[in-house]
Amino acid sequence: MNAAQPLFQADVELDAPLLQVSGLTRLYGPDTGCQDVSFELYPGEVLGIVGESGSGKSTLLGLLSGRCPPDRGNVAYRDRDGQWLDLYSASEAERRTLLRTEWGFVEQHARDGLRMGVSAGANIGERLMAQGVRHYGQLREAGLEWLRQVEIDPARIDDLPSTFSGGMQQRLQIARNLVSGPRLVFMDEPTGGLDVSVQARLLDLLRGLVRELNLAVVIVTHDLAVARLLADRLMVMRRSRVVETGLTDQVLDDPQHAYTQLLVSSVLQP
Ligand SMILES: Nc1ncnc2c1ncn2[C@@H]1O[C@H](COP(=O)(O)OP(=O)(O)OP(=O)(O)O)[C@@H](O)[C@H]1O
Repeated sequence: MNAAQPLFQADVELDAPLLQVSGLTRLYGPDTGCQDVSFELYPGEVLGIVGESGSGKSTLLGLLSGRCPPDRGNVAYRDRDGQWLDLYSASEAERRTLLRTEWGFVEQHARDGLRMGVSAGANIGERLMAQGVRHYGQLREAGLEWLRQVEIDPARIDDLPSTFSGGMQQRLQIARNLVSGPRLVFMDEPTGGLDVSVQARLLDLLRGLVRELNLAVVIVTHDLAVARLLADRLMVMRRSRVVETGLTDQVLDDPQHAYTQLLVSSVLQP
């Protein structure tokens, strides 16, 4: 960033991408994994990755979030200060710091994203502590506030997540991720495995938070209804490749690729 520019410039640069991905590839076998994926993600934008089981969605999410290195390709992230960081040239420590400050990751199974042996309040406070907040009152207050935000009774703050229902655990995982004010959140089937009514409530909550906090999100889902509700833009994957991208309504209402047409029509059929 130019030294003459004001410090807040980066965060109001809404027309500059947050993430630039080019030629991202990791193959486990022919057409198995993910290959040649390129796109840009803008602040506040929700990108849905859809496709059948085994098409490479989770592999791509793992590559984007720095969890597993690519065979080739790049992921560049523009941080809060407006500096571009090349994810795979960065050190392991820098990637870890990103993941607990400016990024979040919501796992499909809440127990993979929570610390089950500590209280709900401690789960929420952990990322704040990692950012240097030490004041007990502040941590407690943030815990109570975020339990309210995700519609969990604040009186449960000292309870272990294992005493929560599946839907509550997922909401706690969301609170744990969002408390530190991330700019970019990765989500892997966040409503998968929950009852339909619980899913609907969680989706409503997620949609509200994403808008309110202007979060950029990359969400993997095989559920086109979830994609329709949350995503601004869709990327359709098949056998490790992206076969179609576009605005969500365009892709779902007027799919161009034969595979997307099949995917959409299979949902519409009774
Ligand atoms: N660590 C690994 N070693 C070998 N093969 C792998 C590995 N991870 C993924 N694969 C293979 O890569 C392909 C893509 O897997 P991936 O989990 O990315 O698909 P997906 O679209 O997320 O599927 P699902 O919706 O079932 O989670 C699959 O054939 C899978 O078996």
